[in-house]
Amino acid sequence: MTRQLVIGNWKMHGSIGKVRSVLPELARAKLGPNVAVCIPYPYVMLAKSLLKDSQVQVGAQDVSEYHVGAYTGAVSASMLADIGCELVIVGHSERRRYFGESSENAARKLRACLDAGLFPVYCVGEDAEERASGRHKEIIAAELAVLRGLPIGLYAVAYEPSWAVGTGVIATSEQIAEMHAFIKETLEPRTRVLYGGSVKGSNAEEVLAVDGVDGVLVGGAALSASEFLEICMAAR
Ligand SMILES: O=C[C@H](O)COP(=O)(O)O
Repeated sequence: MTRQLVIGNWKMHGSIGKVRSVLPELARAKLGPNVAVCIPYPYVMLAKSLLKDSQVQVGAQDVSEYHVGAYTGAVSASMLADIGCELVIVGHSERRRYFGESSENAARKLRACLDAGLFPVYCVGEDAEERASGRHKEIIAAELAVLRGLPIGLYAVAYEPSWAVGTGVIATSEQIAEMHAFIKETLEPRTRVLYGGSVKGSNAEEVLAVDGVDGVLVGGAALSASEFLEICMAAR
């Protein structure tokens, strides 16, 4: 049984046509429950129905930190659970960069997910300047600090250096191994840590073979059924 997680993050891409073309291919591939697709909110229910005979899980890319109330435009964790979502990405570097989200916001979102029975994937990662100045571990430690006291096993962490996100420049195996070990030492050795940043069909096997890699968070390559399937097949 495959243990490594493969999670696709469609970001703000797609359409009804795209969902209808990619997801049935995933359903036909008989993938296990270790595979998930996080697609834009409007397509979640369609995705659930297209994947109903498969074990592939459906997730969202963000959630409100509030439970209920007058928060125009926000979507609560219980709403996501209600429509069949199983997991949610929180604290993605794009949410931090473009929407000003802090680790504290992300931690509140993570708790809202746990309250609703959803599996949160909490993203951390340094930028190019932080890596160049040797501060990457300090940055990650600060991002992880907000997770203190949360029950291990109910969430995963994704290590996504932002200089590798959407750039085609993947972190080296040494960098990935070092940072995954650091995250597990900082939290708990049993924490599931995924790598994200320019994972493709052609490099998935190498990334998934790195020590301490419990799965991958895939952006661009998740939009192609054949490429995403290639990554799923590389999971151990
Ligand atoms: O959530 C996914 C990551 O941001 C990675 O994106 P990418 O695979 O397009 O580099």
